[in-house]
Amino acid sequence: MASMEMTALAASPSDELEQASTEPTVAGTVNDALDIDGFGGKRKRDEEAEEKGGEEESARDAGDRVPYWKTSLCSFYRRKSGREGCSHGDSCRYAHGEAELRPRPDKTWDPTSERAKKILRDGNDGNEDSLAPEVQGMAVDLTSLDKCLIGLPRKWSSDNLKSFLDGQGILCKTAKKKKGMSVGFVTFDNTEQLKRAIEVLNENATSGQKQIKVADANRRSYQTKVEKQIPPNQNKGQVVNGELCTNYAMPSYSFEADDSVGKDTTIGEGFASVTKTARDVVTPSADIPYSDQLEQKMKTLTQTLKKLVSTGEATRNARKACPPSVSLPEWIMKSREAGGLPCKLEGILESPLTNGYRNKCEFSVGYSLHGKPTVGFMVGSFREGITAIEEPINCPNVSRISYEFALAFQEFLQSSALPVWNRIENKGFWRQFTVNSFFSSCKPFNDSQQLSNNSFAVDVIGKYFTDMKQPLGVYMSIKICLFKLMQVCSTDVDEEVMKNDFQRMVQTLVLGAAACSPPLPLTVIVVQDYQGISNAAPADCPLIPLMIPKVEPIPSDDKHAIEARIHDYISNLCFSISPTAFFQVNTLAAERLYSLAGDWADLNRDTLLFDICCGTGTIGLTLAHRVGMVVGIEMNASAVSDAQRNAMINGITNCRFVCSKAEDIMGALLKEYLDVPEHNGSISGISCKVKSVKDEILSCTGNGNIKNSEFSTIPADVDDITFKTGVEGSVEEKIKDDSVASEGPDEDLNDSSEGNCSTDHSDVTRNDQVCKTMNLHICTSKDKDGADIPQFKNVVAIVDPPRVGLHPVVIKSLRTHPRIRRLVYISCNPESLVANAIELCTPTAGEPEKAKGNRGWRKMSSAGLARHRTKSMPKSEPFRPVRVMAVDMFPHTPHCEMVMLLER
Ligand SMILES: C[S@@+](CC[C@H](N)C(=O)[O-])C[C@H]1O[C@@H](n2cnc3c(N)ncnc32)[C@H](O)[C@@H]1O
Repeated sequence: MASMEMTALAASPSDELEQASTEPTVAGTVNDALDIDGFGGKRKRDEEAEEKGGEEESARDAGDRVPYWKTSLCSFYRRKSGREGCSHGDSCRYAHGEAELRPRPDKTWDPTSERAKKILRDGNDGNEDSLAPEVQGMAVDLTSLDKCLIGLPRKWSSDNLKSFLDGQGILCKTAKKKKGMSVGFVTFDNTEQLKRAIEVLNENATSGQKQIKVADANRRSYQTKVEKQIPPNQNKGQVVNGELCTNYAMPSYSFEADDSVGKDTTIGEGFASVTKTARDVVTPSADIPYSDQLEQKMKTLTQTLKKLVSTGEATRNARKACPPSVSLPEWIMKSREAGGLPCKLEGILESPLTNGYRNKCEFSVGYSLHGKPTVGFMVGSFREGITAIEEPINCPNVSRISYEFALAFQEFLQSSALPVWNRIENKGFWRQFTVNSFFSSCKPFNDSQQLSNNSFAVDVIGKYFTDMKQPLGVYMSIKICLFKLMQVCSTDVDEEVMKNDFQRMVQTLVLGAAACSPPLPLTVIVVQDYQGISNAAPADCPLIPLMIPKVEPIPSDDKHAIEARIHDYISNLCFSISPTAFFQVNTLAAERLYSLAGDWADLNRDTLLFDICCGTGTIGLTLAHRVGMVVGIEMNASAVSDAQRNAMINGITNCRFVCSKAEDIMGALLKEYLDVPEHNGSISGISCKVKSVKDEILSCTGNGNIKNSEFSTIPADVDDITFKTGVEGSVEEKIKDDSVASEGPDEDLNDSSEGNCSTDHSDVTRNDQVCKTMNLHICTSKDKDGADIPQFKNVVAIVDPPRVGLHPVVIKSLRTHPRIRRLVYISCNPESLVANAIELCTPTAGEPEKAKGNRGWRKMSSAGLARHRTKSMPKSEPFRPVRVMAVDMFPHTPHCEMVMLLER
């Protein structure tokens, strides 16, 4: 079969400086030959710069030049004659030390080169990385075709490449281009055809100087290797020893944790040595003691933070961004004393649970190294040509519950009539299996809910969460909710077959759950039908809940089963989450994270808190009792509905959640709440009155609809309310004490349709219970239509953006609004935090520079881009980094969350 590799070729926006200093990719890979590993653009720019540089060059000189990469900002070169230079000429500030120089790799594909000949002869270039035997696929840089081929369309696609080659008498099997990549992949029946294709392409180039870039595209997959190494199972399709035989002979496997588990014992030594286990890939730090892991994370974070200010040549981003006419801010000046850090790094908060901490385990479904349909993790990346899935054996981040269910599902797959997903062919049915398992971390509300009365919870926690660091009593778990999301691709699948398989699958899981000791509750099974190629399905991908038959004695919660929702508890609040909404995967560590953010935000009842990228409202809602009002902004509509619902469930009435991209709404919200004309130091046009939340809720209830998918309750100065905080009590506790008695908070949730206030009286009554104690002093001003706008003295933003960080428009809005004095930045990606901090904290000069065209921005690092954007930031008071702390949400992995406090 023809082979091809969809190597991820798009250059990542990694640091431009790092690109210059990064070693080239292993010789012989597609990237090398195509010059598409991120060096190409930089080299081109450097070459242009050199050409324009201070030194006059003769043609002979240019030919004489031996280019070198250098780990600095300039491109240094050395001529054969020994003359050296760089694009900066005499004014160059960078040291051109010998040690920093290394030859620039030769990236041009030359079919007559020794390497090319070897590839064409042997199928690979002897490089360990190119394992596949065939060379029947080629990768073509389509942009090079644009430039080179005569009399052919300007814009090349893989399709017209195919017709071009077909027209030349070369039969291509397939021609594909992956979205977002400028490389097309073509496969052929044999090497002869491939060789011919390369010749034809080169023959048709406009001149010898321009080269069409072509490379071998080998599929270095386990599947290829397996096909070679493991003999087909003679018994395929037959049942032997009670097991259905599939394509390959099955190795015996054990799910018990012992030393040999995860190491392949059925295959040859050499092969095993290149095999990673799921544990190696998913939890690479698992073999390191936890205290050392924390230390390692601190070291990495320190290095990243230093990039903000360090005097190191390649990393002093904020210094570089600072306009020459403005003196450096104190925090930069003092950074030298702080060891190059922008502010104090206060340490790292441990995860309360280090093993089995993930409340959500997303398992891939596919073929194992041995060709067995497997539920687990991919032990490499597509880029490396590895698509094998291995079982999550000994992965300490996976909870025992998720593990048991993954096994049960895997067992079902062995007899399923439908195939598992094949990542190379992009075909198959079963794709992904997600297990959500939650237990609450609430303190008992009252005696009737004491953990001791909840033997099921005690059993489950005792068995499945054995490394709990806190006493069991802290974890009241009335409900352990188990939720499964099955991702399938129903393309070309017979509906009857599919239905049958679903039925059998549900049965298997239910029985598996019941057979566990103690039996596990299976509350929801939902199928997501996703027909796209990429791994991540869009949030609006259809979901089909499956009926779960009752098998006694499974403690199951009917309401959850019908609702197809997940429930978890953070800081004594119940969160109801829809399957596609974001929820932190480590609930107990999230609690610490939110509490830290709240403490640093310095909240009081006169605070307006913007919860930016609020997801299901977790941060805003857990802090709502400490502020006057929360305004949450979130782009995922399901998450916003969840946030609204969560406010209702928990009787929280001072939150408003807006469904929008933050960049589209931030400016308008700041205007709405903060742009009140000031007069003699006091805010004019403001009146204070006492209003009861009940009035507001009743008016909302009467009205029925909430405008613009917002849950809007009145802002409040709640000074006169005595809330018990933290574990001692909450609004919910108040409700409990007053009315609901022993029921869990979500028991009271009525089927209020999303986007609407509930018209159910029990909700009103619940809220009423809170309202009785909440007579609110509201300071308001009037908007242009005469409507009341609440006013607060203290305005704080907590931002928790996705990995890419905040949108520049949001940064600009926050930075240029003088009333936002404090900003708590939560980040799961320290690199983007540093980039955003450059824009938020660098002083600006008088007139902002007009934004120039971002030529070459694709090649820029996030920090480089941030420096670039800072120049056009309107004049505004910069923030300063005050303190930073890490929170370990992901033990056994290199990742962690980071919280930075910015003030001005
Ligand atoms: C890291 S999560 C944090 C969610 C929440 N703060 C929590 O702790 O559960 C980031 C959230 O930002 C949302 N998001 C991503 N881009 C956004 C944008 N441009 N505007 C608003 N929300 C966005 C995502 O949907 C996601 O819910």
